Amino acid sequence: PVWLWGRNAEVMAGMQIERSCPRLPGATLAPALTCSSDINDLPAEGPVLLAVPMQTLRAVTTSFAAQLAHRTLVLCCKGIELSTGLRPSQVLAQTLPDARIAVLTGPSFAADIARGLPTALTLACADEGEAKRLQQQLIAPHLRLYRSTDVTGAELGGALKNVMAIACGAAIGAGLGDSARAALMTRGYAEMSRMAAALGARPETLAGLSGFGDLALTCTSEGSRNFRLGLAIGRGEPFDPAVTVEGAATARATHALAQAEGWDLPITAVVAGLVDARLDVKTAMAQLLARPLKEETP
Ligand SMILES: NC(=O)C1=CN([C@@H]2O[C@H](COP(=O)(O)OP(=O)(O)OC[C@H]3O[C@@H](n4cnc5c(N)ncnc54)[C@H](OP(=O)(O)O)[C@@H]3O)[C@@H](O)[C@H]2O)C=CC1
Ligand SMILES: O=C(CO)COP(=O)(O)O
Repeated sequence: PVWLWGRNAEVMAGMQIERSCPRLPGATLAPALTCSSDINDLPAEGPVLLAVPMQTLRAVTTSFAAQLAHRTLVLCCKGIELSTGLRPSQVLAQTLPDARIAVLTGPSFAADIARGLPTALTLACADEGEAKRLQQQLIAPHLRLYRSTDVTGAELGGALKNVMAIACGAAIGAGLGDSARAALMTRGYAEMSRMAAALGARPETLAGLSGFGDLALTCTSEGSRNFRLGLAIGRGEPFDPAVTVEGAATARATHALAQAEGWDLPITAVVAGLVDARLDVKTAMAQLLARPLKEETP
């Protein structure tokens, strides 16, 4: 049995009766799923998956501290908190210090999973025993999970690929071509790897599903909201501000961190400029191409 909480009572009651979800048109909810807007319906046992946008994680986990403390929490959000520069697990360490924390991340559009399409993800938890238990509990016939103990690497891959997806979308939207996108993906991956290494992540984590895998998906598919924001920027078109686009705040947060730490993250810097409309795509590309020549290193 799976229990799904959402804040909108009307929407959750409708989902429970209709067995469908407004955010996943065409998907039929499994009989084992119960939808509710009352957090006190949460069963006392079992892991809780937290799937809210990154910038709301602190408020949500603070509001429900009584119900979530001491539990196993699986973070599904991909981003960095703008006000603090913290990763999701670091926010939880502050709001719910007694919780056991895991991270579920990697290349997966919710719509694909809902349709039962094959998907492989990373399940990261510092406690390997807990990771093994969660791996067994969360797999499904079409969902394969790989285990990792590198929470930092898994979180950073998922957060930083969104920034690169905005860059790639902007390049495609501005008509700069697939070669430019390939360059941005490759040098974006180098940038992600540099930052992750500086923060203690293992290089092989970035090379896995949570880093390279999700970068490949998000930089090449219009199913990605981050890529679509980039497309809109590149085309000079408006974009609905109500859509969750994690890479925008993460670009700002990462750029601020890079400036404070003296890290060289040129693509992140131009994406921060693009989302804040301080830069246009032509100037951003000119800035990247005019950088001093160097050896090709990560
Ligand atoms: N969608 C996807 O394919 C994937 C998403 N993710 C990650 O999951 C996270 C969530 O994304 P996604 O579900 O797509 O985002 P959506 O914007 O589609 O949905 C966000 C959900 O969070 C709820 N929510 C927002 N703010 C609050 C709040 N303050 N308190 C309680 N509930 C809140 C919304 O409620 P309401 O409906 O009432 O607004 C909504 O149900 C992101 O970090 C994203 O990167 C990761 C992999 C795939
Ligand atoms: O993280 C995702 C795919 O793995 C979802 O991407 P978007 O948030 O860009 O839609």
